[in-house]
Amino acid sequence: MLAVVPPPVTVRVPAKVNLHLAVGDPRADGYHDLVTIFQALSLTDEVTVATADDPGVEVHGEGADSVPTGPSNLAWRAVRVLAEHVGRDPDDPKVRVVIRKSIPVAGGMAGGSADAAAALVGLASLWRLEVTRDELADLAGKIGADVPFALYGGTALGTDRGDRIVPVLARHTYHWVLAFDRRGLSTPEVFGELDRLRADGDPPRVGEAEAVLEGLSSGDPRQLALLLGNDLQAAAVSLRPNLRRTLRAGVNAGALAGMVSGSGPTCAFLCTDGDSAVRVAAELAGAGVCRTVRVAQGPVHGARVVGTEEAPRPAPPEVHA
Ligand SMILES: C[C@](O)(CO)[C@H](O)COP(=O)(O)OP(=O)(O)OC[C@H]1O[C@@H](n2ccc(N)nc2=O)[C@H](O)[C@@H]1O
Ligand SMILES: Nc1ncnc2c1ncn2[C@@H]1O[C@H](COP(=O)(O)OP(=O)(O)OP(=O)(O)O)[C@@H](O)[C@H]1O
Repeated sequence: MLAVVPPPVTVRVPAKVNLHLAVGDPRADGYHDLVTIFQALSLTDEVTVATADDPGVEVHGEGADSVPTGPSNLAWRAVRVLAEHVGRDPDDPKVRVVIRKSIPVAGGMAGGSADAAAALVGLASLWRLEVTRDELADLAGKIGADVPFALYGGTALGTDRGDRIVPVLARHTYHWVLAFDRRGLSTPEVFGELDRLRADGDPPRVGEAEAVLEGLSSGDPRQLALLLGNDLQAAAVSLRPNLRRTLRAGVNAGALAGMVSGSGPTCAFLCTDGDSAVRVAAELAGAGVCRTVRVAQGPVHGARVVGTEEAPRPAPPEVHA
């Protein structure tokens, strides 16, 4: 009898921005304790997993040339971790992974982590596994600190390495403009630069996460804008001084506030509403301070199967600088 090959599964997964990112001292394991508030944005990658005799990874779209297709690809690491967990051979998982990227590579928006989370959700469906999202989140934390959040999406508090996730209620939709830089930044280098800045002086630290949580519950973007903060911003700007100009240009264009997203170099600008975001995006693109400008909304849900039949969605609006 012929074995039935299950159809490929496609998962859509969001980028993140950190509304609040408080970084503690370096730990013995090379990580830093974090208190962070994530928000998932409507800038998404799509990852398709399929049963195949020629296993491997293909990458298309935004920054595809700089994404490894070998064992260091984070989606492939997810395949291996899940295969091992369910007793399949991680060296021969008989899976092909196709990644269509819109999230900037090494941009501080957790694009690689998103692809790993998508691969976990896609394979759980392809292999018809009885696993809960919390079980997947435990596996996700083994792949990288940002991977668990991409499973949940929404708005959430992250503690420990940023991988312990508690959802936060945020019903209001926020409108963002994202400015992609010409080159990426390495996350460990940015954490290292913060340690160096702190050894030399005392760069300002963000306040308490509670104020941001209250700001979120108000639903007023003007109030939230006053509370956004990122301890890694000083380090990212120190490594990439041109970001100062980008941040200034976004605020001059009418954004309520601008910040470096995570470890950078992408800058995220919070706007009053959707119309304002489109105006800010157009003006920022004209200022010539960055490579590409996009608008996005948040929060959106985490990694989700979009099925096998659905036609490809048009990419979110893009304005070339
Ligand atoms: C900056 C953030 O994007 C904020 O959400 C994350 O903290 C980064 O998470 P990530 O890229 O998934 O990080 P991982 O791939 O797990 O770790 C890469 C490197 O970043 C540094 N790292 C990451 C997370 C953390 N809490 N402390 C760290 O010091 C470490 O040098 C680590 O070796
Ligand atoms: N699927 C993937 N997509 C993008 N980068 C990947 C992927 N797999 C591995 N990488 C490698 O990981 C590095 C970091 O990529 P990523 O796009 O996740 O950075 P990031 O958004 O700054 O991450 P974070 O915000 O989680 O710190 C890249 O330079 C790339 O070499």
